[in-house]
Amino acid sequence: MDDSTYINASLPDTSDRMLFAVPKKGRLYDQCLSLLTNIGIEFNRKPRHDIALVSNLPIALVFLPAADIATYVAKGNIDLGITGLDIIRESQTENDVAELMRLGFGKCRLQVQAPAAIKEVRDARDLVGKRIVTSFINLTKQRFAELEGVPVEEMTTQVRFVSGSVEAACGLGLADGIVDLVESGDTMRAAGLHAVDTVLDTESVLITNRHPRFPKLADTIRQRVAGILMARRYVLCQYNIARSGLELACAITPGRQAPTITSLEQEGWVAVSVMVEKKSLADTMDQLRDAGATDILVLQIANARV
Ligand SMILES: Nc1ncnc2c1ncn2[C@@H]1O[C@H](COP(=O)(O)OP(=O)(O)OP(=O)(O)O)[C@@H](O)[C@H]1O
Ligand SMILES: O=P(O)(O)OC[C@H]1O[C@H](OP(=O)(O)OP(=O)(O)O)[C@H](O)[C@@H]1O
Repeated sequence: MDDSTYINASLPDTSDRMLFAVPKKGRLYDQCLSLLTNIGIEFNRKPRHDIALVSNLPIALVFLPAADIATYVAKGNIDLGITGLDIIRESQTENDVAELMRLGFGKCRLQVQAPAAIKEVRDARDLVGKRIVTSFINLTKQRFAELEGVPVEEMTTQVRFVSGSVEAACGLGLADGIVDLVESGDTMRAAGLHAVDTVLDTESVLITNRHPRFPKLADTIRQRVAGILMARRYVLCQYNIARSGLELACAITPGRQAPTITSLEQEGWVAVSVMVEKKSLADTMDQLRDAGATDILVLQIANARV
C-alpha cells in the first residue's frame, strides 16, 4: 500500500474536497486557527479527530504535525498547507512545493549553539569535528559540510538526531554543540548556551503542491490570506490639508498605490484617504501634523482584497 492509498483510505468523504493541512499543535497552532477564522473558513473539529470538513467551502482541514506537512504537500497527498520554512528546507521538499506566501508568524532562527561557559567555542568553526545534536539533521550536516569545505559524506563532524529537548544535550554530555530554533533566546540561555552561527531565518509559509488539484480554490485561499495580512499591516489614515500642503503630505503618505483625494466644501482644502503601515504610523502622524494636516483620523482595516 503506497502513501496515497493510505491517506485516501483514511479520508473516505474528502475526494471532492481540497485538503488543507495545518499544524495540529505547537508554536504555529494558535496563529493558524486565528488565520483560518479570519479568512472565513468555518469548521467543527470533533475531539481527537484530525480531519474537519469545512462547512462553507469544498475544503477538508487536516491537522498534522508541522514537521510532516511539507512532505505530504510535496507528495501530493495534501493540496495546500501551512508549515515552517525550516521544515521545508529540512525535509528537502523545496523543489516539490510552491511557496505561495510568507505568513509573518512563527518567525525564529535555526542556530548553532554552544555552552556559553566554554570560552574556546566562539564560532561554529570551533565545533568542526565535534559532536552536534539536533532535530534538523539535514540542515545541520549541510552547514557543517560547508564549514569543513567537503561533501557531507566526508565530513568529520558527528551529527546526531534527537526529537526534542535538544537544548539539554550539551549539559547531559551528549554533545559539544546543538542546532535548534531560537526565538526569544530564553530556552537557550536557560540551558547555558549561546548562539555561534545562524543556519536559517524561518517563518511560517503557505505552500501548495506544484501540480495542485484545485488551483482556483487554492488561489482564492491565497488571496484571502493576502488580504488578511495586508489588513494586519496597514491602517486607513484620513486627514484634511490645504492644497498648498498637498504635495508634501502625499510624499509623507504615498499609500500602497496612491492617496485618494477629494475636495472639501471649503475653498483651497482637500481630504486625503490613504493606507499607512502600522509600524510607522506614529511618526507619519507627527509629520502630517507638521505639514499642516488637520483632523488626522486612523481607522482599522478589518479585511481586504489586494
Ligand atoms: N520558538 C519559536 N518561535 C517561533 N516559531 C517557532 C518556535 N519554535 C518553533 N517554531 C516554528 O514552529 C514549527 C513547529 O515547531 P514546534 O516546536 O511547535 O513543533 P511541534 O509540532 O510542537 O513538534 P515537537 O513535538 O517536535 O515540538 C517549527 O518548525 C518552526 O517553524
Ligand atoms: O528562543 P525561545 O523563545 O525560548 O524559543 C525556542 C524554543 O522554542 C522551540 O521549542 P518549543 O518551546 O516550541 O517546544 P519543543 O522543545 O517541545 O519543540 C525550540 O525548539 C526551542 O526550544
